[in-house]
Amino acid sequence: MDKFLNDMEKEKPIKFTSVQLRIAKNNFAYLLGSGGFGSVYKGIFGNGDIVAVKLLNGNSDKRIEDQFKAEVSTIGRVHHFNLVRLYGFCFEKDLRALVYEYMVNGSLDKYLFQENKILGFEKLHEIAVGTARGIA
Ligand SMILES: Nc1ncnc2c1ncn2[C@@H]1O[C@H](COP(=O)(O)OP(=O)(O)OP(=O)(O)O)[C@@H](O)[C@H]1O
Repeated sequence: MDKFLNDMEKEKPIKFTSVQLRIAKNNFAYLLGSGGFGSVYKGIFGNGDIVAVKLLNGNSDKRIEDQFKAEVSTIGRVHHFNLVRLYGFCFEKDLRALVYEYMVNGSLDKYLFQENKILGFEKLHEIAVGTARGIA
């Protein structure tokens, strides 16, 4: 794991300390949402940068470690307008976290799967093409 983290650090994502993240996230006060791997909090760094910090559940869980590696080694190295940026990570004993660009409008699935389907064909087409460009 140490070698992996050192290699990844050279690829640009920043290696944050738990202290830096606790300050940025105001001690995890603003919850944005939760997913299968943990809870996501809004944080603001001293320079004004706003981030979304995903705290990974189950520190010693192999599944979490695999998810962490997959995320850092893929979107941590890819910069594309249609892909959320992974600014960095924290991999300390008491805190495993991923630090993302903050998306002011939240998750796309909120719009895709809403009850009153207000997205028309044109917009859905635009989203499909944009997604394909992002993952191509
Ligand atoms: N970069 C971000 N900016 C703003 N809000 C975010 C960001 N990432 C996640 N969120 C919020 O946190 C919620 C949970 O995100 P998360 O990625 O953990 O869940 P998910 O999309 O269901 O993924 P998973 O497949 O890992 O369960 C999202 O629905 C969204 O509201």
